[in-house]
Amino acid sequence: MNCANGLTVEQLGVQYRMVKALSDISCSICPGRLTGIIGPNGAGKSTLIKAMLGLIPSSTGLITYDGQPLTAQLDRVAYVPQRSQIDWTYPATVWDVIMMGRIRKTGWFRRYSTVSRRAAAAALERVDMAKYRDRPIGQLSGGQQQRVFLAKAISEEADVFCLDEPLAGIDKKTEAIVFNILQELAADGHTVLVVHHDLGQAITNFDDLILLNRELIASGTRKEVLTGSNLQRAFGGQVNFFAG
Ligand SMILES: Nc1ncnc2c1ncn2[C@@H]1O[C@H](COP(=O)(O)OP(=O)(O)OP(=O)(O)O)[C@@H](O)[C@H]1O
Repeated sequence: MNCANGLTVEQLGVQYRMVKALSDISCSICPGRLTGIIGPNGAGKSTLIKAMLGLIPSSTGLITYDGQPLTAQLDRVAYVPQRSQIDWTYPATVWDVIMMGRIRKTGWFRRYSTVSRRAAAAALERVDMAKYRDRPIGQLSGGQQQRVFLAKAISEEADVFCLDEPLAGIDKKTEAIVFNILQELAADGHTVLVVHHDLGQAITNFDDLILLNRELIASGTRKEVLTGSNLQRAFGGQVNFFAG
């Protein structure tokens, strides 16, 4: 798949000290589409997102967005890391977290503008978490915490959204809310890339998929990628997946 103004990954390779995590990954992620990264445990899904954003060094490759290197325009990207990478004991309220999403627009050590407060409040409303705004984040359920970080990403008013397993360990109601918002963001023309861990019915929410197992197995529309032979190559053995 090719798209003129989207994200393009060309021949990306990542090597941790002893582990070759990714080699020769080339794919495109198009605006206006909800794109999932799938693959078995240890396939390099998180590594792909982190390397794209320059959070870890890559040994080869070039990542561009809208024709320019992505790392030169990270102010256009909102990133939500895996929940295990967030310190949930940090003494911050829901509102504090959402307002952190406005720092790029406001600047450090400056007062938040009315525009910033409105954007943050709207983001919180959008994930249906307004009534929890003064609650410490450590006192929320897993699904509520994910919604807060999604709201923080929305408040950043980015063009590109990269979320690492935002649906891990959340209930069906929250999953529906989160997918709804991700689909709206895509429909608004944003580029939305999500690491996703299971092949159940929720996979049908994605328009496009990138299937990895340290190398690229397939990328394209959901139907193109979710074939028995692609999944066999990625996961090995017999794989149950939702083909709908
Ligand atoms: N900081 C690191 N140092 C060394 N090896 C690492 C590091 N981070 C990841 N790895 C290794 O790189 C490989 C890919 O890891 P990664 O976390 O990207 O996979 P993943 O597909 O996101 O896995 P999961 O589904 O289990 O979250 C794994 O073998 C992992 O052990």
